[in-house]
Parts: sequence; C-alpha cells; structure tokens
Amino acid sequence: MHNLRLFDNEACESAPPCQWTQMEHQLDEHGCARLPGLLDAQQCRDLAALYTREDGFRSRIVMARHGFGRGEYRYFDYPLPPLLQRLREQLYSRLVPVANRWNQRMGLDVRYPDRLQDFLARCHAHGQLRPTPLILQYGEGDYNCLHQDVYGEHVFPLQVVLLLSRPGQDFAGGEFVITQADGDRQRADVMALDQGDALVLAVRHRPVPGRRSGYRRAAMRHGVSRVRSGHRHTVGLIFHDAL
Ligand SMILES: O=C(O)CCC(=O)C(=O)O
Ligand SMILES: [Fe+2]
Repeated sequence: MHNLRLFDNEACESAPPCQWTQMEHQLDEHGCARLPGLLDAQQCRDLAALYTREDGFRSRIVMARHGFGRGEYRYFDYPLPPLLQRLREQLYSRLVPVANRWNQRMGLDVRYPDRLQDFLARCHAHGQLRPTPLILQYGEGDYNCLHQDVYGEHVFPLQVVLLLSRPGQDFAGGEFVITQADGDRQRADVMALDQGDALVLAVRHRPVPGRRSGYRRAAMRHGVSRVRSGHRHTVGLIFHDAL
C-alpha cells in the first residue's frame, strides 16, 4: 500500500496520483474518503500530547455545556503547529477540484482558489478571522452529536479528521459516524479508522445523482458514537475560518 507521506518535504506532489484519483472517486461516490496512514504513530502521539499544553489555543469548549455531546475540544490559535499548517495547505489544494466540481453540480456559484491562503483571505475579508483547526479529547462515556461545521457564510465544502489514538488499544467504541439526508431518506455510515488515518468528508451537503437526471443536494452530518472505554484524540482540519 502506498503511504501518503505529506510531510517529507515534497508534500502531496510525492504521493502516487492513483491515491488521489481514488480519493476523488470515493468522495464523489460516498461523500467521504479514508486516507490510510497519513500520520505515523510518533506524529499521532506528538499531536495528542498538545492537548494538555497551556499555550497555542484560542479557546476550550466543554461539549456538554453547549449541548454538542460529551467530551471537550480546543481550537488552535495562529500560528498553527507547523505540521497542521502544512497539512491544511496541502490537503486544501488537493481538494479544490472536488470542491469546485461539487459546487458546479449543486448549482452554487462559488468557486475556490487553488491556494488556501487565497481562500482564507476571502474568509478574513468577511470577518471570518478565527482559526478553526481543533483537537478533540473523549473519555469513557463521551460522544459527539451529529453536526455540521459551518462557521459563517464562507464554507469550504470538505474537511478532514485525523485519528490520533489506537482503536481497541487506547479506546473502544467512539466510531466516526457520517449521515446523509436525501429528501426523507436518511442513511448512516460508520467509518472504521486506524491510528494515523485521515478521513475527508463533506461539511454540509454534497451532490447526489437526481432520480431522472442531474444532481441534487444531500445534507451531510457527522459525529462520534459513545466511547466505551479509554481515551480518544482526534484533530479536525476545517479550511474556512470562523466569524
Ligand atoms: O472526533 C471526531 O472523530 C470528529 C471530530 C469532528 O467533529 C471534527 O473534526 O469536525
Ligand atoms: Fe465536526
């Protein structure tokens, strides 16, 4: 299996093109795609260890206080940790073609520039100034309610979750769930992830083939099922900034 090593300087350019073609295909078919082994175990441990650091964050959210579920997360402040900054830029560029295709299929006029910094300039010009990348921590009994990560008018239609912990060793339960609502039909997928895997997913909606022709919009939500034991850490990379 090809390992998508984004951080060996050559960045995404070094990844075999077939991986990205496969990812695009999965995204178009299912609204989400797993990128196996994006991070190695050490990178996962280093990122998870950031959670207890004092500095580098702009806020901490206790989910139960907001009705978001149970567990907590912290939003990174700028400058992001270098690894996450690099990942956010590189993944963004890889996802732009999908984002633009989806918008075209959904009849939305918005198109996305090739580089993250140009998209962020658009967010910032509209008051969406606050960084959205976050790190989440779940303990026994914690869960994340189904939701959509929309933080203002400007939304990049795809986002990424990185699983930092080892299922079956560090935690049990805590499955990543993604749902799709298409008219009165709702379905759910449970995405089996390993430590270091990334999952790319639709933020709010995605185009699905219409019954006769063309495309219509299906609403997407994601969440995390109850953690049965242990601790689970993830990083969320959202490309738009927040109001
Ligand atoms: O912890 C997870 O797997 C989901 C985190 C999440 O909701 C996000 O990154 O947007
Ligand atoms: Fe989320």
